[in-house]
Amino acid sequence: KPPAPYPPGPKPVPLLGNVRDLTAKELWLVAARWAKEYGRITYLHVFGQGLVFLNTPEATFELLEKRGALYSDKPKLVMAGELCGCENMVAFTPYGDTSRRQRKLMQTALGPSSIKTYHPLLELESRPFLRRLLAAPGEYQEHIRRYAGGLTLLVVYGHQVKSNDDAFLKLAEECVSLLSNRIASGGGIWPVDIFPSLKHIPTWFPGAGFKRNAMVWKKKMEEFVDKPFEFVLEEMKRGTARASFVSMLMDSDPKSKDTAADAQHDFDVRWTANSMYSASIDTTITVISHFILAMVQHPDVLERAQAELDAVVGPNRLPTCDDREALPYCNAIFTECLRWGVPVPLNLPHRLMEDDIYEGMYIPKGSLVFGNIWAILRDEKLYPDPDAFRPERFLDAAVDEIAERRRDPRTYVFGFGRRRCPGANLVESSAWLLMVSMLATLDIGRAVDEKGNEVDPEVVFDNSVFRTPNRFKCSVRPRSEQALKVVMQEDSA
Ligand code: HEM
Repeated sequence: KPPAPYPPGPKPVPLLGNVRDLTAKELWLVAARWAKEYGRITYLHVFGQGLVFLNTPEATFELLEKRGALYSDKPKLVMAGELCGCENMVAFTPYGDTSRRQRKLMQTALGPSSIKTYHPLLELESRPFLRRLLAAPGEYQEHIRRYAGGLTLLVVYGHQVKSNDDAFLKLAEECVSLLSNRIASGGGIWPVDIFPSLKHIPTWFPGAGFKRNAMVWKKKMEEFVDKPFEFVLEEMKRGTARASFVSMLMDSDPKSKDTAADAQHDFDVRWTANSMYSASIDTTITVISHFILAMVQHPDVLERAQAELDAVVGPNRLPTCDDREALPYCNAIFTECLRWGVPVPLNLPHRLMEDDIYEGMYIPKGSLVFGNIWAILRDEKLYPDPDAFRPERFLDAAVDEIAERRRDPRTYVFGFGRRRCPGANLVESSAWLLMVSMLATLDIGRAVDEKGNEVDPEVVFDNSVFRTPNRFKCSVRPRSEQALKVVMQEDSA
């Protein structure tokens, strides 16, 4: 008998639980309806597995942050983790020594002071991105993918991508696609995760296709983890390695390579580096796609931002990270893109490590706990007219620091507590810079059909974890002759 009532939620059926209440796509829309009906917390179960949705800032702070020691574990996914070999990726590691070591390494590389050292690299990548976008605007998602991938390879491994045929870029793209579209599609839950004994069936057995696939995918994922890492070690031996996350951390103790501690360090750096790559691609594509969509739908916002950039930056150069303070309206657009876009609407699940009681309600050990970021960022009390894209809402200062933290979408969009996204500072510079570089030089608007009529973008979301709009039609042109000149300048390419 539970020690207190479970939190409220839709009524389960015997044995199956709430399996019929869940949807494979846009589950956040359903979860937002539950939030309206049941309040700050919703509880469901599927075959006895508890699922908890935290629907208010207070509930997420209390459980995922204040009680972080209990709420920072990750579900053990047999298919993605054990069979496909992803168990050491940061987002999958159980809470404990390994995850603490991994996060410490990332804090060193991605903390606010380190990010400043990457600014020149970011600035170097903006111009080639703009050129590729102008050459083929319809393929904007591929250009963002290439930008985010190239940037991460540079920052993490010191490897500069020179063409789309780059071997590391291709390997990384293949593996990130494998991870998001096959291994972790549908939230990464496979029948073998619900019935772990299925992992023992022989590979030749009918229905064991998942095991045969897993063997192939695991090999590919291992290649993805090892190859770029070995490349940096080789470059370091030759004395030609560029400064990067891996070279910096592998250089710190080059002597005693055979000790257990060094082997551990090597392992941690190898997997952490790879996790940073995997985690940065879909998220960046999502945020920048929302920005483009917002500009297509709101020409008045684009115009106002361009006027601000003209006054501060002028027509003869691209904006840099140093311009940020002087661009309040552009900054408000960026903040509103994070809020309106909600890139990861239900966060990534945390696993509760012990039974817990929250405001008189019982949450059983092992429950998967979702921060309902979507419901929070669409809450009309926090953000009046929440579906509208309105950067102005962030122009006035909030009444005090607590209110500021509560309304800043960054408090939610990067997740919570001890698993909060370690890439948040990098995104703050890289995605911001890409956005203002586009605003400064491009006119982004509705596409025109064969008859010369403007067409509205068709907005479809069909991913289960990220809220990435499917590719939509838009038009991207240089703002002026001078803007084109700035984009085509050779020196920084
Ligand atoms: C706009 C872009 C991004 C968004 C919205 C985003 C959002 C998130 C969210 C919601 C989580 C889950 C946090 C939780 O479980 O509470 C996460 C985890 C993570 N993110 Fe990001 N992220 C972005 C970009 C990046 C980048 C650029 C990197 C690396 C350079 C990165 C690295 C990671 C890693 C390694 C984790 C796993 C952390 C852990 O489980 O301990 N992310 N991110």
